Amino acid sequence: MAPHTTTIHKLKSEEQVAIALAAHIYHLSNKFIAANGSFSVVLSGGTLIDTLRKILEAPYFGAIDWSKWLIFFLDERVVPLDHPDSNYKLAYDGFLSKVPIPECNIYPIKEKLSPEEAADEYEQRLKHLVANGTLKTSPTTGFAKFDLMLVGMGPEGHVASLFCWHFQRFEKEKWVTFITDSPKPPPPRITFTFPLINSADEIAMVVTGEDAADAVKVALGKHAADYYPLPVQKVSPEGGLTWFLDEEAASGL
Ligand SMILES: O=C1O[C@H](COP(=O)(O)O)[C@@H](O)[C@H](O)[C@H]1O
Repeated sequence: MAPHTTTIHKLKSEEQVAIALAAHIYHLSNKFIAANGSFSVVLSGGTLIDTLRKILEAPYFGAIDWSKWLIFFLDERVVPLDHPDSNYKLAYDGFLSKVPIPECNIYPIKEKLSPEEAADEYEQRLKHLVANGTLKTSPTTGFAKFDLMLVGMGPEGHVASLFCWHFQRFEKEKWVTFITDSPKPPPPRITFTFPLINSADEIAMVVTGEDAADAVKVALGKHAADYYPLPVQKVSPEGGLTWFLDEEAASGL
């Protein structure tokens, strides 16, 4: 497998990150829809959702073929979908309710399941979508191959719900796993695993704010290899990895 290409955009402000991210997503939406007839997008929760706001504006909003978008969730808190902690609710309120993506193209977790059941159910649904041709497969790994994952990062370097000192980050077989003791509340969550994340065509790492500066320095700084690997350091997609950093997040580089 050819190594991925990494691009780092260091931007002046969070506003500039939002503008650059919208242009990037628009470009990839056109590219993947032209190539495959659809655009599979995986959303993180957290601050990412607000940073998507520029894609809701001209020139992008009216120019995107939203009917071809498929939406998945990189990680999810095991709470009802209308709960304030739900990543689906965050994404719905801040983004999905404002764009004409058909409801049947949006894949939230199933409610009223245990974390383990919810992870298994989501994994089975992804496998079904691969089997019926809705999602591509990585010829290298056999895992689903999403077109674009939009990945945020916690200040201590976690991505999705894959945390330092938690074994889920080492999972090799499962596509989706669960955690019942997330150090960041709420404790019960499901999460994509690294083999699934890294089978993606494109990953955009969207990181803003000074809280993130230390972990960004570990991930991208010149002494990166000297540090114990943070979860974020395992992000390595088959295609392109593009970092969007504001001045504060990049201040340690
Ligand atoms: O708990 C979570 O945290 C991360 C990072 O969130 P942020 O607010 O620091 O941007 C997020 O990417 C993940 O989806 C979420 O469940």
